[in-house]
Amino acid sequence: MGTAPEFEFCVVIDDDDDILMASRLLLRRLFRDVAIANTPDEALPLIAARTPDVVLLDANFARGATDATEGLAWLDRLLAIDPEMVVVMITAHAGVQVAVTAMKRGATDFVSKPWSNDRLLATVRTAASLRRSRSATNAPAPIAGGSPLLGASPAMARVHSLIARAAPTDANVLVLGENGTGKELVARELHRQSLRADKVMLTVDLGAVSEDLIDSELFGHVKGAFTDARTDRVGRIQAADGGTLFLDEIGNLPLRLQPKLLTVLEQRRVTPVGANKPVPVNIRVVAATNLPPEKLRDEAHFRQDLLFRLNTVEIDLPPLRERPEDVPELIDHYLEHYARRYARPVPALSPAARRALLTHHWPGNVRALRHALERAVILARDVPLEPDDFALVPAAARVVAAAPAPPPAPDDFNLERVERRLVEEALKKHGYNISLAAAELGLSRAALYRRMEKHGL
Ligand SMILES: Nc1ncnc2c1ncn2[C@@H]1O[C@H](COP(=O)(O)OP(=O)(O)OP(=O)(O)O)[C@@H](O)[C@H]1O
Repeated sequence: MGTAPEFEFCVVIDDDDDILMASRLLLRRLFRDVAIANTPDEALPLIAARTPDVVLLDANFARGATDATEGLAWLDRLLAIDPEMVVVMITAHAGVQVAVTAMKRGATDFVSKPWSNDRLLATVRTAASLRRSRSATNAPAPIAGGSPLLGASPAMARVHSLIARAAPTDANVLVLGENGTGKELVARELHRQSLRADKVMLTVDLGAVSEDLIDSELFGHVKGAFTDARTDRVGRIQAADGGTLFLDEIGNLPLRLQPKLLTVLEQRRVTPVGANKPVPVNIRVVAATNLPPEKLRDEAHFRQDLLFRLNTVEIDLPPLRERPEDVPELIDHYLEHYARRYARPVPALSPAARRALLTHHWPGNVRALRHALERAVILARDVPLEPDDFALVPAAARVVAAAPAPPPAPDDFNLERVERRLVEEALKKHGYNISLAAAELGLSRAALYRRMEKHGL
């Protein structure tokens, strides 16, 4: 809202010029550049010249076609060019089949025409954030199932063992941990090792979908259920049928919707908004939250009967500062990864730099370590890398800064520094809960991550 675009580049491919114009106008709120093309053929040179954060791809091009054959074939081609590409399929008919087939074949998500602007923005924003996290983590030749969950500390050994035992069962799993500890990776690993691995895994980031959209996003709606419901919409629960549904930031599920999710889990049936007949669904739910346990166990915040349904198995990811044994492996992995990505030699670290990384407090956990390593690979001129190459805020400074915030220095109007301080204070105030800090700052989670990255927080 009025802020600079969060992402760089998006390509929209649709044969309908009105759709292209309207989506370009809208998506400029999220992307610095939005390229449009009438056909995938036209789009290929754009995509080859510059990696898009997201490609929106229509399912049908030939006149009168509705079976999505062409769109799906193009989806395959785009993913063959770049397996990391984030493709959101545009489906004209809210047929669940096309959407589900597209996702099984590697599309990240789908939007149904006609769309509401808010919904399109929410879907595309989530997809673009995924691209960022994917491109930052996966090896260039991606291994099936995504990037590996590293760490052999006793805490992580326990996590690996829990995953191995829980994955092949259909038990619902709740993953707990601070932001950036790897909750999404655990969810992916659970799906990969499950009997549903060849089925779809769908994510709903409840921290990214605006509250009034969550209902139809999750449960779907029928035409006419409310003013904007111009067509039927298949909810994520139904679309994930047969596979895994990952509910990220479950702590953000509004209290009023919690009984509804509970009913789905208990009865294995979902009733779209405005429908009078429930539809049977077969899903395995993995949920994640960064809420501290005491808040999660507070009935005023989260229904305990729902919690008991979600946490048949609970996996607690400890913060990185509590498992420094994992840091060396993460350093080696991500240094090598980024060196390859940016075509640089793998930089050596001085003993002091290694020590600094090992003893750092890492409030942003593995995500922050990964960003620090990426920055160092890009910016460093001399090797070995020294502590200064990582722009770490020493723990001592953080403790001082954690004291009541000093009033803004009247002579410091430097926007960058002011921004950094505000971001840091908001994070501290909310115990590094990204959703709450982002809400306080008036930013999306993705925009907050970008600022944390920029300021080395
Ligand atoms: N154990 C790990 N091994 C390798 N990479 C990791 C590990 N844990 C986290 N990462 C990387 O750190 C980043 C953050 O991980 P992820 O998104 O899974 O965290 P999260 O806990 O879901 O974060 P948030 O709560 O902010 O959504 C990802 O890029 C992920 O690949």
